Amino acid sequence: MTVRAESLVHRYGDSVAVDDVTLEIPDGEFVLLAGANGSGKTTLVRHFNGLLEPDAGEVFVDGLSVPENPVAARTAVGMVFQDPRDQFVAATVGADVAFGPENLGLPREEIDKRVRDALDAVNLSGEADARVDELSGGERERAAVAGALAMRPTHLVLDEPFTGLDAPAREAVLDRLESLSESGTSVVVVTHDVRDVLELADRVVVMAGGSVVVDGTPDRTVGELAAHDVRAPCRPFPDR
Ligand SMILES: Nc1ncnc2c1ncn2[C@@H]1O[C@H](COP(=O)(O)OP(=O)(O)OP(=O)(O)O)[C@@H](O)[C@H]1O
Repeated sequence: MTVRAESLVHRYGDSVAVDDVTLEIPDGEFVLLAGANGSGKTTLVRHFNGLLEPDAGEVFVDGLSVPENPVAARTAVGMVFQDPRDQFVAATVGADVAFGPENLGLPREEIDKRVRDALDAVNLSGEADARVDELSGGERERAAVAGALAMRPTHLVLDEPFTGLDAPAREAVLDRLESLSESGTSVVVVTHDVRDVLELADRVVVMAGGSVVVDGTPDRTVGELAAHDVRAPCRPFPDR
């Protein structure tokens, strides 16, 4: 199954933020969605779980039209936003991560297991009782990732997930994303800096002015990234 945008257009007033984008992301693919500030990345991914409605074109998740099936889309597509403070709904990390699975009506045992696994995955296992408003920026980001993981989505979208993460935290999140994609979850990481993650990706999609201007494997696209204001590795990219 896939996430698919077909001739998608999104306008804010008179300005076009997503301009006729057609894109398909199969299960298990690890995609970097890159591009300069304002190129339309966030607007595009907000269509994947029905947070925005298309002005033209269509978006499908696992074959279902997103605007017609917003609840199914929100369950299938996990999102971690740029500023996770907006995303917390409970006072403590553990309660916040449990919130989504609780709303799915899962048994307590299953909820507790999901919370434990999700916190482990982002190196926050000791922080279940920590207050979300007392977390550092990096801990907040990881708690938000844990909240998305606990929903076991089939597609996961993370908007600039590495901002404020130190190297061990970034490694922990990256390892988890890699293993998720290997086990069939599609992972879309929105970023304008692909330096640390390029080699992990299956595919790099670059947006400029609302359009997709580059789409290919990391080794084929690395030479084109700088021209689109994407921070790319300066060392030669190894053969794959
Ligand atoms: N809520 C909004 N109202 C009006 N214009 C908006 C809104 N959100 C985004 N835009 C505009 O739409 C365009 C695309 O923005 P978007 O946030 O999708 O780009 P982005 O590539 O994610 O940028 P960044 O890397 O800065 O997050 C920009 O010109 C932006 O100013």
